[in-house]
Amino acid sequence: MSFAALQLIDPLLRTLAELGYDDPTPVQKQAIPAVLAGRDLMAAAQTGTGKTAGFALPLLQRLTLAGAVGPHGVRCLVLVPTRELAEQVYDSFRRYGAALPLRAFVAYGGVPIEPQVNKLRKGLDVLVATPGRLLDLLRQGALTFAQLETLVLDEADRMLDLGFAADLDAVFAALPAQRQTLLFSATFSDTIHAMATQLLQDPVSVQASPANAAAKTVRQLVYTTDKKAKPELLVHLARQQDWGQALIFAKTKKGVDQLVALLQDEGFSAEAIHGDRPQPARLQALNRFKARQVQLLVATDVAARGLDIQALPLVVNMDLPTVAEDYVHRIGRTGRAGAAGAAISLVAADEVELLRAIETLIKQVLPRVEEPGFEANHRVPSTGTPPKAATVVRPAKAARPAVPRLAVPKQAVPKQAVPKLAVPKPAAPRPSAPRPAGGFEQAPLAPPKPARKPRPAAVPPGRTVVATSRGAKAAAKAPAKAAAKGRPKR
Ligand SMILES: Nc1ncnc2c1ncn2[C@@H]1O[C@H](COP(=O)(O)OP(=O)(O)OP(=O)(O)O)[C@@H](O)[C@H]1O
Repeated sequence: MSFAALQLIDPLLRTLAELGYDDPTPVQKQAIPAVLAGRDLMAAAQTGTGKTAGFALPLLQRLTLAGAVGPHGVRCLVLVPTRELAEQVYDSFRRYGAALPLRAFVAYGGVPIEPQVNKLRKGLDVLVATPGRLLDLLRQGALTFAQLETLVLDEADRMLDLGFAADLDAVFAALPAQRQTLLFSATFSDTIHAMATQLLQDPVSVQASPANAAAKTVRQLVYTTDKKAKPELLVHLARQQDWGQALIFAKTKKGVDQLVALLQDEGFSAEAIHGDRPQPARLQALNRFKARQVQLLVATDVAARGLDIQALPLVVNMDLPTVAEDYVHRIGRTGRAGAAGAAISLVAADEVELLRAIETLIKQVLPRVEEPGFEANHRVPSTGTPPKAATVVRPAKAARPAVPRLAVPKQAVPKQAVPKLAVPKPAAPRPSAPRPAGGFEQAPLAPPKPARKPRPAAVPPGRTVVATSRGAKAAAKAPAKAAAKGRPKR
């Protein structure tokens, strides 16, 4: 089935052709007709399968074909849990709607509110927002929902996890009862099912792949080790397996900062994303990573949802997430749009229950392996019978190969950003559609800065270093350098 067969209008078809989208994905095939028909929708599909276009394309078409917006009005509201995802979803609307005369904008916290208030004066066809800032704008009288036609909740369960429930309720209370409501996610918790029952009217249910399933394109592997050995094991694997770019998740903001300090000290180009970093710095780190000017991006779960980093070959879980669903979203940053990806989790004995919860959710026992020299003294208890396909039969210690057991798909990283690693050529970027004058507003994205040499690590003064031996020594040197540089703490 083609996009034309889904009854999309010519400007959208032309843009899709320019973007190189030949055929709709399964979730798009099911969602687009339902959204065009004005139905409410609850859609579950694996990470990286094109859910954004599944709602953006038909909504752009509906907004173009009927209606107009008045001052302070918003016709379509898209709520997302994080600021980075807000930017990305807005960018998708801009790209898909490049040939359409619609007004769109994005609003989130951590940046001045005034420009957002100004943007809302003339009204918007599409507003992508995070719940907290949206509520601030609403309370200031910067916008009205009298003209609202459609509400989209992207990654709604994450918004509830982040404690936005009260904000969401306040937003829902301000919306017209007569509207279209769409709910999209790769995972659906019980709470979200309950919320859907209240919010959706006679919804179409789209299940393009099993809910809560990890993307099939991602090969997964667990390295069992001791907690204190994790930082050193990570550095060892990055070198030995010659990682290209990797997105590394750690549980806490402090853990993220410590790991970045260690990696930078070890000569890697690494940056951090977490909730305590100023928003412009967060966006800049992400944009530099997307532009392949940074090799390793270390993040809390703020980066787990929705982020689309082209051809990212590897996700690493330094710590397992406490919410099992987040594992599915984290590893879904790789293996997107049919590409191959790999996910490595470093697991210590005290994480066995988290591992069990993840394996129960994804209905899969993850293959395990131990790296010579990093074997766990505190054994990680078994969580079940490993599946047949798992290549975890360990050869005798002396005979163990030094090569990785999980092939990480190769990907390009610019030479100057990664002094110590092999550097293949950068892949060609995906074409983007032209943006005619009078079309969508430009996103307030900071332009990516040129690559620079890895700088000395910045570490909060007085921090505890978890690393051992070489890593610990390196990290222990960091506070003095950080103080000298005067970089913000987090
Ligand atoms: N029909 C298509 N043909 C080719 N590429 C597509 C198509 N639809 C979407 N894509 C691309 O696939 C990638 C993943 O899309 P998207 O970010 O919407 O996935 P998602 O399902 O929302 O993922 P997540 O659950 O992680 O949020 C994007 O890079 C997008 O440009």
